[in-house]
Amino acid sequence: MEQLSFFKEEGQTPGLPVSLLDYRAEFFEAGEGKALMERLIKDSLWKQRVVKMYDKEVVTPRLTAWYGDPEAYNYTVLGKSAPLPRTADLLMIRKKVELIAGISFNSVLLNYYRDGNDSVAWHSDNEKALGTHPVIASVTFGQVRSFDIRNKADHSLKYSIRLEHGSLMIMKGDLQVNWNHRIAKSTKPMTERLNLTFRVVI
Ligand SMILES: O=C(O)CCC(=O)C(=O)O
Ligand SMILES: [Fe+2]
Repeated sequence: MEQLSFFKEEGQTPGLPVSLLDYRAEFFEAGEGKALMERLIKDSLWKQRVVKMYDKEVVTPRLTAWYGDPEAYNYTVLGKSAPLPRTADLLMIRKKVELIAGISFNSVLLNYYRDGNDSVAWHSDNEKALGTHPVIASVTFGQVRSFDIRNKADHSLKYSIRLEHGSLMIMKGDLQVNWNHRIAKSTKPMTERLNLTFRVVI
């Protein structure tokens, strides 16, 4: 069972480690972000994946879509499915993100959280195909949700960051090595949220 968020609901945890996360509010202007969110939700080929957990088949509590260059095929976490060709919106967002991140991304995973019941459980993006210390750029549109991070070895070391509409967060350093992250379910009424994580699949 996934827990509800045990962090403070409002504000960022003070002292977020800058070596792990680079957060920029209002990376996209609110109106442009809203238009992009609406188009991307309408245009993307959404799938609800089934994963095996403790021998049981579980449907992921969110919708996903996978876009990128054909060589990103190697991304096993998505069942080695070939990424779809990116749309003009995805290419435009990628270009803007790459100027800040300073690297080129060959793929993007879209997560669509329909309401507060949708979530992603504790995990790290540490698949072989992402390399050892991946830089992953995360763009958020829509409902503000808490992004929790927790040290793998010491669960009392934890932070929470509110990912706001139009924000950019770059995950880097040893975030995927020594930390897990999640978007917890919420009991508060929540509207839809779209998250894009730009990745380099090698
Ligand atoms: O929705 C988010 O902000 C995070 C998504 C995530 O962690 C992932 O797709 O690996
Ligand atoms: Fe992740």
